[in-house]
Amino acid sequence: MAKKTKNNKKGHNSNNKNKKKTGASFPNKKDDKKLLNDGICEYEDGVTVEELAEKLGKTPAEVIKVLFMLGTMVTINSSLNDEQVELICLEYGYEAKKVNNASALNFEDMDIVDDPADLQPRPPVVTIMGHVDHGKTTLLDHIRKSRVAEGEFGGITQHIGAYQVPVNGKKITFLDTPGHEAFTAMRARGAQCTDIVIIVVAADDGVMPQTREAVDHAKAANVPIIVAVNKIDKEGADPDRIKNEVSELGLLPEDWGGDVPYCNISAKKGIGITELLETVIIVAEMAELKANPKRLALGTVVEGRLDRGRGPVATLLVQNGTLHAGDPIVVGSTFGRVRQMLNDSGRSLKDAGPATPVEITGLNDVPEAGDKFMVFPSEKEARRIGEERAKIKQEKERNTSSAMSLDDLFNQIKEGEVANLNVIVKADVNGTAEAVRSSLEKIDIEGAKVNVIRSTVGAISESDVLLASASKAIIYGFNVRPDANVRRKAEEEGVEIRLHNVIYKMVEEIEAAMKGMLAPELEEVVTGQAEIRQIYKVSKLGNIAGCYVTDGVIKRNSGVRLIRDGVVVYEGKLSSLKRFKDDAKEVAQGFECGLMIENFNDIKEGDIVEGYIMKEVERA
Ligand SMILES: Nc1nc2c(ncn2[C@@H]2O[C@H](COP(=O)(O)OP(=O)(O)OP(=O)(O)O)[C@@H](O)[C@H]2O)c(=O)[nH]1
Repeated sequence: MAKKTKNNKKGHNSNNKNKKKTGASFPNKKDDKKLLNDGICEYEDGVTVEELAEKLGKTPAEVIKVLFMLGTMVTINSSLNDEQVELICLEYGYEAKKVNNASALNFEDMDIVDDPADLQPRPPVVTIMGHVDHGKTTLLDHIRKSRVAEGEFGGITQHIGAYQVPVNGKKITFLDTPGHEAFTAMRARGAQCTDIVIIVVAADDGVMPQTREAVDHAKAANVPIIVAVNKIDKEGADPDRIKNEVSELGLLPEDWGGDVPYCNISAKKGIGITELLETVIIVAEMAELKANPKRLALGTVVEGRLDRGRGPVATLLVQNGTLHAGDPIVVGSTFGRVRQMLNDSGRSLKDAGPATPVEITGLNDVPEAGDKFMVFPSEKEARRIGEERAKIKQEKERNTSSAMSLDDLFNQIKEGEVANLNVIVKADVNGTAEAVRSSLEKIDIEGAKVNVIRSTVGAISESDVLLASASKAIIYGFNVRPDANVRRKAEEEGVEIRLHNVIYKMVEEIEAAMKGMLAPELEEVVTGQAEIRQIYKVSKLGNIAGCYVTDGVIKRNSGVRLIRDGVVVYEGKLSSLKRFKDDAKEVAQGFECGLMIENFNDIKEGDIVEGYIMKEVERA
C-alpha cells in the first residue's frame, strides 16, 4: 500500500439506500480548500444553508442574504436545490459541482489516493501467530516490557489491544491479541491491518496444527512472514530441524535461497529479540510502507468495550492520516467526537499519526473489532453518516447474506466474477486430505479453477469457518463433521459446509455447480446429537449405548453416524432406540435413551451419535 491506500471490499455492493442524503462532501479539509481555490465548490444532494456557508467560508447569514436578494426566503437549516446552490456559488465566484455522496457513507470502499508528495514512511503493524504454548504471549510481553527499559516511552504499559515499540529510532506497532483467530476475524470483516506476520514455532516442539493454520492465514492475507524459532534456550531444542519442518510449509529460509527470514529466539530469556525486531524493520523497509499524515484520519478498530465510568471505549489503529483530539468521527456504525485520546502508556495525546494505536472515548456506542473508522469535517456530518450506517447495519443483519455457496457459484462464473473457487478441505486422515486436494485442484471448467487454501486433518473448526468467511471459501468435510457450535458459527457467517465421503462424488458436485447443472439437492438435516455416557454389554445383543440427548432429537428411523473427536467413525442406521425398557420413536434433548447401531459395536464413552434425515430441497 505504498502509493495508494485502497480498501477494495468485494461483495459490498453499492446499495441504493446508501445513496440517500448524507450531507456535505468527502471529508478532506485540505482537498476542500484546494477545490475552492481551483474555483470549484463540491456539494451533495440536500446540502443545507449552514453547510454550504461553511464550505464557502461565509456565515449562514450572508448566504441567506444572497438568496433573499434573489427573492427566496430560506433559514439556516433549509436544504438547497441545485439552482440555489449554483446561484450562491456564482455570487462568490465558484463553480458548483454536485458529487455523489454514497462514497462518504461507504467509506470502507472508497479509493483513497494521496498526493505522492504527502506520503511519508510509517511504522509496520505486526501480528504474532503460532501454535498454543509456543510462546506468543511471552514474546509480546517481553517486547512490551523491553521498551519500558529503553526509557524512551516510559510509564506503565496499558493493555489496549496494541502497542508501539521503538527500535533504532524507528517504531513497530504490535497487535496485542496473539493467534490467528483475532487476525482472521478482522480479515473476515474486511479489515486488513497487519503488514507483517511473525510465526512463532517452539524449537522443542516443531510444526503443529496451529502453526500450519497460522501460515495458511498469513499466506491468505498475502503479507510478509518472519519465522521466530522460539525456546532455543531449552534442552533438546533443535532450531535446524524446525527450519526444515517450517520450510516444508512453503516458507523457504533466506539463507537457503528463499525470502523468509528466520530468527532464533528465546522469548523467556530475551535472546535474539533485538535481531527479530531489527528484522521486522528491514522487512518493513522493503515493503515501503507509507501514509499521508496530513489527511483526516482513517483506520480500524482493534478493540471496543463499555467502560462503566467512561462509556464506550475503543482502541483504534490509525492507518492513514492523523487523528486529533476533538475530531468528529464515524466508527463502524457509531459516531461521536474524540473526547479523550490515550496511547498505550495511558498518556493523553493530542495527535496520533499513521500506525499509532490509541484508546479513545466520546462515541455514542461500542464499535466492534474490525470496524473501520473515518474522521469527518463536522460533527453534524459524522452524526448523519453514523446514523445512516447504523440503520443500514440493522437492515443487513435482518437479511444476512452468505459468503459463498455452490448455488452462487455458477451465476458468478457466468458474470465473470469468480475466477477461482476457494475451498478448505478437512479430512479424517492425511492421505485423504491430500487425495481430495489434488482431485479438486485438477478441476478446470470454463477457466474457473478450484483453489484449495487449506487442506488438513481434523474436525471442522471455528477457525476453518472464519478463514472461509474471510476468503469467501466453501468448506469440504471428508468423513469429518462440525460440532453444533461450529455449525452455528457457519450459519452466522454464511459459510457453506459440504460433507462427503466419496471423492468422485464431491468432484462431480463441484463440476456440476461450475457448469450450472446442479441436480435437485438432497439436503441433509441433522436432527440432533446424543452423547454416549455409559456402555452396557449384553452378551446376546452386543453393546448398548446409554446416551443423553444433548441437542435436538434422535429419531428411530433416521440415519446416524458415530463421531469420535470430531471424526466420523461409522455411518449407518439404528437397530434399536429405547426410553427405559420401551421402544421409542424419538427421544428429545435433555432425555436419556439406550440405543444400538446396526452392525456396529465398537462404541466408546464420550462418542457422539448424530441423527440425520435427507430432505429434497429446491435450488434457489
Ligand atoms: N524455556 C522457555 N520457555 C518459554 C519460552 N517462551 C515461552 N515459554 C514458556 O512456554 C509456555 C507457553 O508460553 P505462552 O507465551 O503462554 O504461549 P502462547 O503461545 O502465548 O500460548 P497460548 O496463549 O496458550 O496460545 C509458558 O510456560 C512460557 O513460560 C522460551 O523462550 N523458553
